[in-house]
Amino acid sequence: MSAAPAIDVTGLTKRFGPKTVVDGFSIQVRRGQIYGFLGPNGSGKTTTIRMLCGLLLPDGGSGTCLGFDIVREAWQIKRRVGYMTQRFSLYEDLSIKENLDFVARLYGLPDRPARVAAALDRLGLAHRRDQLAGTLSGGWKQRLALAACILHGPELLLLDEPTAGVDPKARREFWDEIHALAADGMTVLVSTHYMDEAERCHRICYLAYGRLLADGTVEEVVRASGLRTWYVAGPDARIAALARELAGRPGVEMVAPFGAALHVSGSDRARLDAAIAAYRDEPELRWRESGPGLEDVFIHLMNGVRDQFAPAAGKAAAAAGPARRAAP
Ligand SMILES: Nc1ncnc2c1ncn2[C@@H]1O[C@H](COP(=O)(O)OP(=O)(O)OP(=O)(O)O)[C@@H](O)[C@H]1O
Repeated sequence: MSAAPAIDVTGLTKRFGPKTVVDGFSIQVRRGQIYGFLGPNGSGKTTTIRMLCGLLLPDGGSGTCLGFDIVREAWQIKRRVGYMTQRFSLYEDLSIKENLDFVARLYGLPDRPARVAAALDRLGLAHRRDQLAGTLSGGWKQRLALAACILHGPELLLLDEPTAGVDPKARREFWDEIHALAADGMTVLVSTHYMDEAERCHRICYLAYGRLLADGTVEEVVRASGLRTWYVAGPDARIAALARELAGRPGVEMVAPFGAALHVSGSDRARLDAAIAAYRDEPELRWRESGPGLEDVFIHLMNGVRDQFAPAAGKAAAAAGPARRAAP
């Protein structure tokens, strides 16, 4: 495996009309790494991923993907990339095997039957090979789409929200497969709105309004946020009232209900502690301090930036309200 990074880009910028949808994006991705792209809808994840691999020309910035220049050698990159788009794009009235055979023909692959058989085996699709794609459940469709992506032996996989709407067991199996591919040296860029999937990435980045707000391992991103979180549990009615009482108090930046518990977060520890002090001895409440969850961190990051895409100033404030859950 080469020691050179799979992706090394600086200052990538993309404008659509007057809108700068990706603004000075820089990143390095090692080979064999699973890199998660997170951020609210429309934050520029897909646009960034497409520029990284030569599918879209940047308006500014430079860099390499798989050792090729993303502007001048985009065609070299495209041949080495497998791209799984958000929508299932295979033929529903063809069987699994026919779909894969069709894709193998599109790529002009020489040893088609062997390649199709290998992909069927690898993704556990062999026993369903004759089933029409249109009759597959969401999880199996995603498996088929993944099989189609790896048929030509790409070095880099781009997965754009690959498991949206797929049940947890199928998602877990899909991710096991992604890890197996990465262990074989495949580099994977994956966009997702699921926190559990973010935690399965080697590294993640968080984009909002086209800007990179955080980048690192999950642990690094959580630590860098500087956020403190108290978890408080108690009777439902008391917790609901407490959420209202705490929201907006000085030092409390976010209050988020999770079942019969609240996450109460702030970045100034002393002010946060002062805000909750009066409630700490309430007998029916159980308090515990811990690191924030990734979702808390992402909402915190969002609250700190201005929505430059909003038509009027009001939208930024709307993104910053307390007691908000993450964006998926
Ligand atoms: N071809 C295009 N022409 C004009 N605007 C575009 C084009 N492609 C994307 N955009 C705009 O760029 C912004 C970023 O879109 P992008 O799809 O990259 O975001 P995203 O983070 O992937 O969103 P989602 O999570 O909803 O998939 C959006 O405002 C989108 O409307």
